[in-house]
Amino acid sequence: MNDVLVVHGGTPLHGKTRVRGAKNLVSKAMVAALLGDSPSRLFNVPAISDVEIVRGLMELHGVRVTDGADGEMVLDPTDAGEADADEINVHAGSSRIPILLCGPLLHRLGHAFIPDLGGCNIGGRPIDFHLKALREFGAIVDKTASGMEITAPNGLHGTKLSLPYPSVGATEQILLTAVRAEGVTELSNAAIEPEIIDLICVLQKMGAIIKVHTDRVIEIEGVKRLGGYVHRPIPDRIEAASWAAAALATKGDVFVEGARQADMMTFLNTYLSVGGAFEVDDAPVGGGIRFWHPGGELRAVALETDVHPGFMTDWQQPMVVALTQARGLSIVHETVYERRLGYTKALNSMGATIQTYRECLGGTPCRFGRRNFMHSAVIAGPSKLHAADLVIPDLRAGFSHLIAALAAEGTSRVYGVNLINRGYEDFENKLAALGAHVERP
Ligand SMILES: CC(=O)N[C@H]1[C@@H](OP(=O)(O)OP(=O)(O)OC[C@H]2O[C@@H](n3ccc(=O)[nH]c3=O)[C@H](O)[C@@H]2O)O[C@H](CO)[C@@H](O)[C@@H]1O
Ligand SMILES: C=C(OP(=O)(O)O)C(=O)O
Repeated sequence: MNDVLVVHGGTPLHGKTRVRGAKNLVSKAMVAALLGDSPSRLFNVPAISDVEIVRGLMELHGVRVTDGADGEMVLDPTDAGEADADEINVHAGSSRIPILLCGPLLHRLGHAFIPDLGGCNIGGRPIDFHLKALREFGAIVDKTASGMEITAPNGLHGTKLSLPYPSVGATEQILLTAVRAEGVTELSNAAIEPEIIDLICVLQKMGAIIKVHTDRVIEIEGVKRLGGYVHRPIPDRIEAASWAAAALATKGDVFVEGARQADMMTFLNTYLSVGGAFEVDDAPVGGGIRFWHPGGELRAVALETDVHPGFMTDWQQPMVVALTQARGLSIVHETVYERRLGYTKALNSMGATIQTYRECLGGTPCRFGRRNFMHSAVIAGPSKLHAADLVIPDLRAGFSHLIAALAAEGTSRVYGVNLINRGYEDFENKLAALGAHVERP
């Protein structure tokens, strides 16, 4: 299948779309199923390629995965066992999820083979916190030519841990390992993103004992066995924010069914400050959030990405496209990933005026200050965007390129669009249903 989308810009997005279970929860809940001794059931699973990759990994480990109607997925780990390293390596470089298999596989099989990781190229993305924590639980990590071999000859034991930074992945690693380790684990400086809290809900349904204390402290009491779970994941707040930004940048009006206010409060504050409008429909079925451009000029803002409850880094790229349409100078300080502003060059090629800086602009000094990372941006607007040929560098930048092409005058060609399937279900049909003129050449 070709990997190019032709986008005829200039038409506001109008209508209704929907988001399903969050990519960043569903993939982890699928891994958690491997900890149970009976089947688990997930609802509202999105048809995205990251889910397919995790499904492939689970199946290679003997988990039977079956689909029901409308996104239902059952994962039966009864016959889980060894997987062939060569087969696992087919998934090398495809996602970040394999690293989270360490705890479940160590508990189940006594060892784990983890292929090289993938995920978006938006910074170095080291896994030093994961490996340090695993070693403190008692695991032995050996790097091999094609990945990592991890064993735990003396079992896994609860421990006292503190993360240097509240990493989402490392917190999940520790949760998925501690729930069946012997004794108590106390984790300080944990990430507390809504997807983490939802993973804790999944694990609690399986029989885990996890206490979330104040000040980012999580305490886990290891248990001897876990069962399956039945779970309806939290909605994808990143996809919801992406559609919201698209509505604003194209001067449109989009109702995002499934979007939930509680997970998006920080985003909604910024949306209002910029001059966007939203309306929450709390109905348990068919509810969501309507996002629209109310007319008039958008206003420049200063924003800083941060861990929860801050402005999420994955919201940054779509929002910057909307900020190219705001009057004045907006400042964006990216504090989570050191290289997440490279995509702004493509926006400049379309007529935007965005300058990137090494300095920490607009707020708190972060880990990346004075380290030569272009991690702050000043966006001067409003800019009239024009069509261009664009190459997608990563998932969220990819969706941002699409938004920019939709907001621009003329016809753009966007290369590498299949990458967007990692996190946006059926995005071409969703765009078309909102009135966008997109086609495969
Ligand atoms: C699949 C998934 O859920 N991905 C999300 C997850 O990524 P992911 O779990 O990879 O992100 P982390 O929270 O771990 O990374 C945050 C920061 O910590 C650093 N770090 C992390 C681990 C480590 O061992 N050492 C280290 O230095 C990273 O380089 C980065 O600068 O959380 C991010 C932050 O909300 C989101 O952008 C991603 O969409
Ligand atoms: C950075 C992201 O994902 P991943 O961690 O899977 O690369 C993202 O979803 O924007």
